[in-house]
Amino acid sequence: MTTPTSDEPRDQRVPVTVLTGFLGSGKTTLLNRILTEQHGLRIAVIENEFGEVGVDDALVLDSEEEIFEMNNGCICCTVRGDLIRILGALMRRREKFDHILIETTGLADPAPVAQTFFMDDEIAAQLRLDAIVTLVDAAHVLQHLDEVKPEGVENEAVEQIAFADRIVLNKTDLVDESAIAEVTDRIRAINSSVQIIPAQHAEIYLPQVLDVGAFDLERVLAEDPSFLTETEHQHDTTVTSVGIDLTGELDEERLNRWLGTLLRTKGVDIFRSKGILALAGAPKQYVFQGVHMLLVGEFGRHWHDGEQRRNRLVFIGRNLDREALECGFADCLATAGAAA
Ligand SMILES: Nc1nc2c(ncn2[C@@H]2O[C@H](COP(=O)(O)OP(=O)(O)OP(=O)(O)O)[C@@H](O)[C@H]2O)c(=O)[nH]1
Repeated sequence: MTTPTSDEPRDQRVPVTVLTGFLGSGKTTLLNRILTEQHGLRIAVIENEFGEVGVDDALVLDSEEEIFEMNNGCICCTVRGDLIRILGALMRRREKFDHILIETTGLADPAPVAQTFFMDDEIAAQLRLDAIVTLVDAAHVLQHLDEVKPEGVENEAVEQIAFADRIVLNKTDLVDESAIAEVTDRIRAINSSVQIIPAQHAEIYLPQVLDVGAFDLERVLAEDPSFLTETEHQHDTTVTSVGIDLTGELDEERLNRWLGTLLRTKGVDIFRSKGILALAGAPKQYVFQGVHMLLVGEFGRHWHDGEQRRNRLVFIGRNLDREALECGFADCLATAGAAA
């Protein structure tokens, strides 16, 4: 943690951490760690999720902290006004927390989010951007760094690394030493001075990322002189999402077959998938998480008495075939099996 020297007045502004990183890199995993570990800080969280059907609210662990969701667009463009409003509302309850954490979508450019803390006088007077912390998925990042984008469209994975004050090089369990060295070299080529923290399941010593006073406006301006004045940026609109919200219970075997085949055959284009599902006969919700072809599933909380069995899932990626996804999933319903 940063400690002021005796002749330096302590900055009374509330520190803000911006948590960013490509789809599936481990942001929510780190957020859950921050919300559950004992660090003595009361943290207000602002969460922005990409995807037609929100499931992250159910993936963030219950905690005492205040959590605000912004799910009607991307934090770095359309909802920046909302961000300013939420920050304003938080400042009116300043005594309730010590730190603010903003989790961006996996497709966000962190620069416009960072700008917010310098462009708006009222916010700049009360809040201090402490650090941009970027999660990097050691197993999948190269493929996103290497993507060729259309003219004028930025590569989010590159931007997220370029603006990082700390990088959590996550998922090192999925790759060998040489791959870690290669990813580290690529990170250094984009951001030579950034501190890189290797991790598995975002297990890091939290004082390495919280209240570190690492955001350096001068460094950013040296690399990007238009940082404070740039208002236009273009997203890659070829990345879209398909959300499915369907009531009913699923036949587990058919679901496994469908999802397994889907990710095996389309996993290059399906960057991220996640869902909260109702398996026939299961007393608990089933939570699945996919990052490209890697898929993990586990049981979550119990269904409440009388709660409607409902399935919410989202796919994010390129060339998504909405109809095929909807039909394929509907065919996994236990009742679809009975009718067949
Ligand atoms: N093998 C492995 N899996 C991990 C690690 N960290 C996170 N995961 C898994 O990767 C998946 C995605 O993690 P999240 O924390 O949800 O990623 P995210 O960045 O919040 O994802 P989006 O918000 O959807 O972009 C989950 O299934 C995690 O359990 C890790 O170090 N190793």
